[in-house]
This record gives sequence, structure tokens and C-alpha cells, in this order.
Amino acid sequence: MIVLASGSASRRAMLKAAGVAFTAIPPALDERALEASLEGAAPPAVALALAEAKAQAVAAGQPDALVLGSDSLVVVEGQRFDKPASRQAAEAHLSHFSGRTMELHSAAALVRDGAVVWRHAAVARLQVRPLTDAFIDHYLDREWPAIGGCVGAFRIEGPGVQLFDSVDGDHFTILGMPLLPVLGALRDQGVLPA
Ligand SMILES: Nc1nc2c(ncn2[C@H]2C[C@H](O)[C@@H](COP(=O)(O)OP(=O)(O)OP(=O)(O)O)O2)c(=O)[nH]1
Repeated sequence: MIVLASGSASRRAMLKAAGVAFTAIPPALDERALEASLEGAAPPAVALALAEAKAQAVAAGQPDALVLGSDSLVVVEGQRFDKPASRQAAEAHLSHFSGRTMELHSAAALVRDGAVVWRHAAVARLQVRPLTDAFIDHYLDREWPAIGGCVGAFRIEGPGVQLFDSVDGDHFTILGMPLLPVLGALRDQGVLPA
């Protein structure tokens, strides 16, 4: 049985749409504390460590399952941004992103019997166009609080796409999980038909 160690609606939706049968169990994990312990690590390493920690946290209670953890983080000119905690935070993030290149790192890891059996990190680069205060205000009138659960303060499958001049990278990586490599790993693990 596959367990998705996540409370993310986006990750659940991706797996469901892909026809993967799974159970979702949100991880009880202090992500901020783990991130703090990784201060100075490169973004892919941070995302991988969080993905593994989420999977391990849930796997402890699911001895016979294959557990999938995932994590996404945004970096703009070396500065990391978590999900916006308020509309004001989202406004500040978007003002900062304006005219800059955003890196969105998404990682995933599989844990079986307490051991990490697979891990993968991917990055997408999104060119944020110059954003006026008026645009940001109008955008948040529509997208807050929905984007409160989204790192980068946008939903690419929704009006968030209006933030960008160009996007370079896999759509699923941006949605929050490198789905294609995950599906390959599930086939290799024998839990999806090859
Ligand atoms: N619908 C949607 N969600 C996005 C997009 N970009 C990022 N996200 C979401 C996916 C994840 O739920 C969230 C990334 O935050 P985290 O990696 O901390 O995951 P989260 O705390 O949501 O769930 P989890 O830690 O897996 O229980 O941002 C997007 O373009 N569309």
C-alpha cells in the first residue's frame, strides 16, 4: 500500500489524477526546526531532507507501507521563501519577486521499512514579470487565502500564471512534486504496473 506523507491538496490531486491508489497521512514534523538545522545547505539538499523526514515521520507508524514524502521551496536570488503566513506576507513576497527569477525546488523520497529507498530533487525556473502594486492587490483579492498553502504565493494552474513572463521546468515540479520521476520509482518498486 502507498502512503502519501502529506497534507498537501496539490500533491493528493496529482497522485489521484495519475490513477495512483494511496492513503494520505499528514506528517507530524517541525519543518522549521529541521530547516534551521540545515542552515547553509543548498536548496535541493534542504528539500530532499524535508521530503525524507516527512516520509520517515509517517513511516514510523506504517511498518508495511511504501511511504512517499515531498517538499517544495522557493529561492529568489539566494533567499528562501516559505508559504506566506498572511495576506501582508504574500504581498511582500510578490513585491520582492517582481522582475526577478524564482527557483522552485521540489523533492520527493520513498521510505520502506524505515529506510530511504529512493530520492529525487528537481528545479523549475520562473521569470516573474514586473508586478505593480495595483496588480498584486487585485491578484490577492482573488487568490488570498487560497495561496496561503502555496510556496511562492501562487497557483500556476490558476491566476498565478499571470505572474510570469516565462517558465522553464516541469509543470508537476511547480505544482509541488516531481510526479514523473515518482511514478517511475513506484513502477520500480513494483507498486504500479510497469
Ligand atoms: N495548487 C498549487 N499548489 C502549489 C503550487 N506551487 C506550490 N504549491 C504548494 C504545494 C505544497 O502544498 C506547498 C509547498 O509547501 P510544503 O512543501 O511545505 O508542503 P505542505 O506543507 O503544503 O504539505 P506537506 O508538508 O507535504 O504536508 O505549495 C501551485 O502552483 N499550485
